Amino acid sequence: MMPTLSLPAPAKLNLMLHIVGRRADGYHELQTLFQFLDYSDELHFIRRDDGQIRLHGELTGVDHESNLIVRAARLLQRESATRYGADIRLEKRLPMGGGLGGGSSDAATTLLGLNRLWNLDINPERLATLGLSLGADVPVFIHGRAAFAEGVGERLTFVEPDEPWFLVVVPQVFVSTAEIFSAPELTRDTPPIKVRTVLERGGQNDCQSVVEERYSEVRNALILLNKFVSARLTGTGGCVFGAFPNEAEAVKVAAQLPATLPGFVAKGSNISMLHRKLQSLS
Ligand SMILES: C[C@](O)(CO)[C@H](O)COP(=O)(O)OP(=O)(O)OC[C@H]1O[C@@H](n2ccc(N)nc2=O)[C@H](O)[C@@H]1O
Ligand SMILES: Nc1ncnc2c1ncn2[C@@H]1O[C@H](COP(=O)(O)OP(=O)(O)OP(=O)(O)O)[C@@H](O)[C@H]1O
Repeated sequence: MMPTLSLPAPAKLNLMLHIVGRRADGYHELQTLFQFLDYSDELHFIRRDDGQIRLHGELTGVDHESNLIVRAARLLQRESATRYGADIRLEKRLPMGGGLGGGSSDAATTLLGLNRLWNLDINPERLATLGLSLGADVPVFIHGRAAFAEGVGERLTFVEPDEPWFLVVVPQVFVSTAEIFSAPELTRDTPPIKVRTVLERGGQNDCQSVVEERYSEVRNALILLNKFVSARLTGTGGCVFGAFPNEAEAVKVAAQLPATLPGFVAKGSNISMLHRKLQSLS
């Protein structure tokens, strides 16, 4: 029997997101507060001896070779020169292009999962550096701890904000991250602030006004959720969230949303589900 491993790939929220500048290569310098949700995709790995990478459970609109899971697996093969491969099955639960970081999280789970299944013993710092080439949010998922991130998301300060319950609403629209970052009207000069100030006073999402203006589905979701709780955009959207002191209150509001606006309730967590599972295995 070949060794197997099943691991979650959790969602993240950007509790705030400030754009403080733009680099020469066009990428934006951010300050953002990441927290994980206890809500995830699930990845199942079976080791192969022939070096092949096979992903089962394809995503509509993403071909096999551009799937971040396959790209992460190949990156790790090149890095390690391992002779192993893997069959990987993806159970997709996170909405794509929603600002929940699902693609980056799948990539991080693949790097950590195969590192273990292939007995590579590559350290998390190296995996985070490798992962950054796949997506800006991969490093925080590799470390698995809530963090204040700077640069393009690679400079992390681990923090422990409150862990409320969240209602996440999923407008039925695809928001392109590249489109929002190239919008002329986007604010790009928010003064940098200290992590302590963020934890004491919070912050806003600089992308929100741009996304609201361009996507009426997101604007309407914010208006609706704001009737119950202070609502905000995560990442470049289109998902919108509000925080509640307990599960029951989040569920009560969820029940009042129209059927055209799906959503889910999940607890915020400063240690990702993935890392809790990995700890329980070792
Ligand atoms: C906004 C966040 O969701 C915050 O968590 C992430 O930083 C976005 O990360 P991501 O989805 O992995 O984004 P990528 O796929 O790397 O970038 C998509 C496009 O958005 C723009 N982009 C992205 C991140 C960034 N810091 N500055 C940018 O200008 C670039 O034009 C890039 O080509
Ligand atoms: N395994 C994967 N899961 C989701 N998307 C993937 C995957 N592999 C490649 N992609 C591509 O990445 C794009 C972004 O997906 P993702 O779900 O990470 O967006 P997001 O939640 O908006 O991310 P972010 O918060 O980082 O902007 C998808 O539209 C898809 O084309």
